Amino acid sequence: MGQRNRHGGGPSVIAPAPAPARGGVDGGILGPDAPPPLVRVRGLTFARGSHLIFDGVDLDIPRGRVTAVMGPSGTGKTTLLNLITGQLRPQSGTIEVDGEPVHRLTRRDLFRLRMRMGMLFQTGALLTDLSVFDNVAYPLREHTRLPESMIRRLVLMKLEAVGLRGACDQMPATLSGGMARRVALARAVALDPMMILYDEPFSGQDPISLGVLMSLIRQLNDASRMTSVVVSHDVAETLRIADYAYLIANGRVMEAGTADQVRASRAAWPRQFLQGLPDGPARFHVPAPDLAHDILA
Ligand SMILES: Nc1ncnc2c1ncn2[C@@H]1O[C@H](COP(=O)(O)OP(=O)(O)OP(=O)(O)O)[C@@H](O)[C@H]1O
Repeated sequence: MGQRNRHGGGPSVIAPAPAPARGGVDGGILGPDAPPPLVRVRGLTFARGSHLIFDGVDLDIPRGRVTAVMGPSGTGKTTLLNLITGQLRPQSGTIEVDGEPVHRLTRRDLFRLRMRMGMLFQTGALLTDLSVFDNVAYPLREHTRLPESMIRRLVLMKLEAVGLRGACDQMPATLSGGMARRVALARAVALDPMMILYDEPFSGQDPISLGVLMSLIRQLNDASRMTSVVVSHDVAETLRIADYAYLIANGRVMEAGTADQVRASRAAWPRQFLQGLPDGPARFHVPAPDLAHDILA
């Protein structure tokens, strides 16, 4: 696909085709003896109008592990999460979650599957009229018929896990940004999901809050044997807690493998992205005629 600009009319800073990614095709980043992945994406193509966002992407999310999905802004990371949860449907290709073809499920089956996925978005999106306790209790009250005494125990356990049992009576407006995100995390795991999808969980956090969130994501994943997908720009932090990582750009997987393999990648585009270099395969200068030609014209 080379130099084509996939962002329909945007600046042509798209990289030339790099070396093929290590994973993402026919079995993806997992070895042949590994258990089937929880999420298996094959040949995913998705466009918005003339803007091709995914161009035949293959990708596996291993069970019980933390997988990072990283890439430049606007590359389609949030779109990928929306495709995995069935909020968007691909133009072609398949997306299976726990063996179920998300893109072909009925509304009812999709709803049932989504109940097994927790989501944490950048904003946290707490319900401002409800206390911390009631925010975490909300999915339990909406989606289960558990007695209130059981709900109370579960909520307090989830809040304890994120260190905020002592804040259960506070209202969201009284919380710091980091605390609000931890409450949202407790709410996201209230129904003990098989998988949790994090969209930019660290954005706007101070270093302490970021460190707390990082270790919570790892701890919750390991303690509950969940599967976690972390979409983030925070490369170093995210790679530190991830078992596996994908770098996506230009409609496809640029690099994939264990976090260590991705970190050690020698390919030009991953190196530029991971090291935050201003120039490289993704060019700083939008292609233009020679400067002297323009100035003297
Ligand atoms: N509802 C929409 N309608 C049209 N285009 C959209 C819509 N939502 C997203 N896009 C476009 O799709 C592309 C991918 O968006 P997406 O939000 O998935 O990227 P991202 O990698 O998550 O970006 P960021 O890192 O900035 O959050 C972007 O070019 C965006 O402008």
